Amino acid sequence: MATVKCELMKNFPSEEPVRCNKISIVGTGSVGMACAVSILLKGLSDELALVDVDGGRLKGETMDLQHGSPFVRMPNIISSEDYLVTANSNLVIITAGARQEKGETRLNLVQRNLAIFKLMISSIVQYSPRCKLIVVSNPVDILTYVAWKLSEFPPNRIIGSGCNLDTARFRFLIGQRLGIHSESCHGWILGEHGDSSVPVWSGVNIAGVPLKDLDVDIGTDKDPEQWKNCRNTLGNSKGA
Ligand SMILES: NC(=O)C1=CN([C@@H]2O[C@H](COP(=O)(O)OP(=O)(O)OC[C@H]3O[C@@H](n4cnc5c(N)ncnc54)[C@H](O)[C@@H]3O)[C@@H](O)[C@H]2O)C=CC1
Ligand SMILES: CC(=O)C(=O)O
Repeated sequence: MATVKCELMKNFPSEEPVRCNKISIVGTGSVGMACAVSILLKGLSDELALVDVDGGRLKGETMDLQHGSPFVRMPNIISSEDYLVTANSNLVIITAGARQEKGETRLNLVQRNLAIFKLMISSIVQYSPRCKLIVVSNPVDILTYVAWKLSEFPPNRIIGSGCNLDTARFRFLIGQRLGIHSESCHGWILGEHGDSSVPVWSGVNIAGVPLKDLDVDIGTDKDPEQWKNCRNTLGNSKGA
């Protein structure tokens, strides 16, 4: 007897779906899942693969995403502790590894996360030799360099998240002070992500109006409004 599926599909040609933009995320902790949800909501890929060493967490997070599928445009969400699941990715986002304990610096994570990277990068490269890598794990700038060296990829295929988060926090804090949406507040934090990064006050502008023209001392100790406090290197209170 024909199955319900056969009956439903009998007028359609059977063909394997062609996946053309697969994204994988290694590490399904707080950052990995934030990336996954953003990718799903923006419809950036047609297959999302997740990897983590913690099988219980991986299963739970995968099911949460799959059960949300009626609300997103992307059909295929798969996961495994085995890197085979990432095969033929166009992009692999690395958020796996230790994160800071309270009061710990990002640089303190380097030995623990270096050990993880040595195993992880070779598996990613084995299954997706043509992918691009985005590195988020800390210390992100050092680990981006490590990923580049271990993968032997050309440098334009290794992207570190760098000071993107520092810059986003900076723009938010400026916008909060002015009561203006951060989208209209422009400025950059440069250098290494974290404590030694540098705000570029000369470039800060609101919809094209440089704040330096309104307050020549902005960002310095002489500034009576102490705008330099918009530079926040401490992250948030979620354990970091
Ligand atoms: N560059 C940036 O702007 C930011 C970087 N980070 C960094 O991102 C990393 C992740 O942060 P969270 O998601 O908050 O941590 P988390 O502890 O919530 O998640 C880390 C995940 O990595 C997994 N993991 C550990 N070893 C693994 C391995 N060998 N293979 C696969 N998965 C493994 C863990 O099981 C866990 O699920 C940390 O290093 C953190 O410092 C976090 C926030 C911002
Ligand atoms: C954890 C980290 O790097 C941050 O929140 O800035």
